[in-house]
Amino acid sequence: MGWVGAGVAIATTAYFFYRYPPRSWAEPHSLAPPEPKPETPLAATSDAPVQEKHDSRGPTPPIDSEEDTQSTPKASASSAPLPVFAVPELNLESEGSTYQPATMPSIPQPTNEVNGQSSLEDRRYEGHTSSSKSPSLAAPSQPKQPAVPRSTPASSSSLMPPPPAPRPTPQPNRDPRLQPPRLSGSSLGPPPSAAASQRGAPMSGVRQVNSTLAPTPVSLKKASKRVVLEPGFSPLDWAARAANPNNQLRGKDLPPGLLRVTPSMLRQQHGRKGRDAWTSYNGKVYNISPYAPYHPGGKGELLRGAGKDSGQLFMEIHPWVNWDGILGECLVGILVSENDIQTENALDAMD
Ligand code: HEM
Repeated sequence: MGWVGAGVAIATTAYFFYRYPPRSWAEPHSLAPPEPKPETPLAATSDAPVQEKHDSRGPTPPIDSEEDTQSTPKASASSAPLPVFAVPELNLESEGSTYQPATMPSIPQPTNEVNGQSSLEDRRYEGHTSSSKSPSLAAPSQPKQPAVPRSTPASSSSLMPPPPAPRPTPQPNRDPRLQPPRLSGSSLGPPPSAAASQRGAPMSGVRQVNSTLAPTPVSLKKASKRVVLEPGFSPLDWAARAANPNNQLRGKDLPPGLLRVTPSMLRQQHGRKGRDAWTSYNGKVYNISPYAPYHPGGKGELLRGAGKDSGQLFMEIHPWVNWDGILGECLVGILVSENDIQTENALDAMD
């Protein structure tokens, strides 16, 4: 009977406390689920959703601990850059897949970021102003979404820069690197072009070489005018013949000493009909017939000046040739005017 009475008394007291519980008991009962919130306003709001989210998933306790440790600095200094960097890395690891950031980053992340930030800011503001009871109950369900987007945007932002950065850098680097070898190859091209220029064909690619080679073809043209001399008529043979005074290079049947030759007399020595060819140069008259077979430019070229002055032709073709040195022994006389001859004849008649 005593045990029955004690049980009835306990049941009565229990029913009394259940029916009329003290006010202090009622608060903890409603706050029991969100225990961490009453500690701090901002940190508790941000941490609470993450914990609940992972708790709902339930499989990864270590990740929750890491997020909590990192999320606390991030929540404390949300504007500071350091917490932002820490959060993205952990979230990527927590998600455990690199495919999500690569595919999801651009579109869903910015939307989540805005939503998450706004929701978090609103909740924080509520936490500061309003009491911890009602906001704490509403917060847990919503913060789960913002917590994930925050981590993903930060991670995506950190991941996004790398892809664009490598894209521009490799392209310009690769292009210039590939171009120099091409230029070097093109630079290797000139040798063949130079060979082509040596062949004499004017190429548009090698203008400088052509310009430099331009004079050479002119000289070749002059050389082309050179004739093949008969054996025994080389310049050395002429020098040997000119050195012998007995050869009478001035001409046969001429009086000793220099003659006074008028232009009319000169014209009569044209080199045809058995007559020697005379020409004048710098006021002196030369018999060029003995030199004709020795002339490198040919007999015909030399006789172009027969019976007249050859100074202009000579200077146009080979001004460097020593005329007197070659035809010194062929000197006939000096060129005088017709009036001078008439006065001399008149003076001779007076005598
Ligand atoms: C009407 C007068 C003359 C004409 C048209 C004439 C024309 C030529 C021509 C076309 C050549 C070949 C061109 C060349 O080798 O580059 C030549 C070469 C030559 N002529 Fe004449 N010539 C004339 C008078 C003379 C006279 C009077 C002499 C001697 C005093 C002379 C001595 C030479 C010599 C030495 C060469 C060789 C030049 C060389 O190898 O560079 N020429 N001449």
